[in-house]
Amino acid sequence: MATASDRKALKLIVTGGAGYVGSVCAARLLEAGHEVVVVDDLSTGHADAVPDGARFVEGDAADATAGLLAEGFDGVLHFAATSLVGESMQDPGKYWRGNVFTAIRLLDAMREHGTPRLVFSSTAATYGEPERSPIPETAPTMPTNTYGASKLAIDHAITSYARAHGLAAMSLRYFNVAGAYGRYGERHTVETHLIPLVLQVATGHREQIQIFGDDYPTEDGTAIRDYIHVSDLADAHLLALQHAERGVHRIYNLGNGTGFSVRQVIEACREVTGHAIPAAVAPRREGDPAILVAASDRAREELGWKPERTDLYGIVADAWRFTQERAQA
Ligand SMILES: NC(=O)c1ccc[n+]([C@@H]2O[C@H](COP(=O)([O-])OP(=O)(O)OC[C@H]3O[C@@H](n4cnc5c(N)ncnc54)[C@H](O)[C@@H]3O)[C@@H](O)[C@H]2O)c1
Ligand SMILES: O=c1ccn([C@@H]2O[C@H](COP(=O)(O)OP(=O)(O)O[C@H]3O[C@H](CO)[C@H](O)[C@H](O)[C@H]3O)[C@@H](O)[C@H]2O)c(=O)[nH]1
Repeated sequence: MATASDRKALKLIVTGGAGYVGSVCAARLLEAGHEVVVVDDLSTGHADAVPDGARFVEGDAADATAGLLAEGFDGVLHFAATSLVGESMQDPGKYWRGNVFTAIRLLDAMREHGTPRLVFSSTAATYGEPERSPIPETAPTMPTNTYGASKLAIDHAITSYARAHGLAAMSLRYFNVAGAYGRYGERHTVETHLIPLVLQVATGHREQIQIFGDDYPTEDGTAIRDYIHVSDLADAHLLALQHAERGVHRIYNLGNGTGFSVRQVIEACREVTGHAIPAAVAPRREGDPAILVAASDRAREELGWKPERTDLYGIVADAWRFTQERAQA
């Protein structure tokens, strides 16, 4: 894990730092001694999730950041995005404008002000239905939804900006982010992710969890995903900042390399919460691949990254602690 002592403090902008992953990463950056300005329009984030010690600017990830960059920053970590797969198919313009156009305007502003580093939140959804598992970074990128396509387009744009303008860039392709870190965790108003939805059953906010398909070619028939602890993900961002090189864009998959089925996740939630968690089988969700597991060897070898909190029960236990604390807040 990167420590404050092995590198100099950087002055950084964190777009989307009032959201789930961005708030955890911003908190970890501050703990590591960096200076952090969070830029967030609060479209899905929460002002009280901005970590103590960060300066908060409410505004658009491109416009507000462009206004700040003249102050001189060492880098931008760009988490801000809309990321609902279903919505991206119904309203693609929101994703091409909101994700891609915003990112291009951000890249232009960084170029204009000579901001040297970028770390970008990419996604496993850039790969689409994988040909083999686990998925390496060299796998074909054939996204099956507009959300994934918008992130892939940004990855391509970053590659060309890095090459042409000397940007030191890293794209981190997250698999299924889960868990919580201190007072920072997942609280989307429109929640689609499995673990927080299952925990809503345990808190009594939802009657049952639907299992989207039990006829997949997996051992128990339910889909398999690679759940990565948000704190391990934050470690990778710290390392990515350290390893970014001028004129180079590197891409890393971030997952544990171990898959768990929907039924295994529900079982872990039962064990952790002590709640029976009724579950009902429902039709498959459109566009859901059977198995998505990351090959993260590149991040391990080149960044020296090693996920520490790989146990599913531990990941669920952290999410559950956060959920209970929020319920009392
Ligand atoms: N959570 C996951 O499992 C996962 C997986 C793969 C990739 N990602 C990516 O990671 C990033 C963070 O995801 P998250 O789960 O924390 O989402 P989130 O919705 O909790 O956080 C996104 C934040 O960005 C802000 N935002 C959105 N558009 C903005 C804009 N144009 N200007 C300023 N702020 C804006 C929102 O208000 C929110 O605070 C996203 O880019 C997402 O696509 C997440
Ligand atoms: O109520 C639910 C919710 C989800 N699931 C299933 O649980 C698994 C995980 O679903 P999530 O919605 O939690 O996560 P996804 O794998 O669909 O999506 C995640 O991984 C994607 C990569 O393909 C993108 O990165 C995306 O941003 C990220 O949220 C899937 O098989 C899904 O069908 C259910 O059975 N019931």
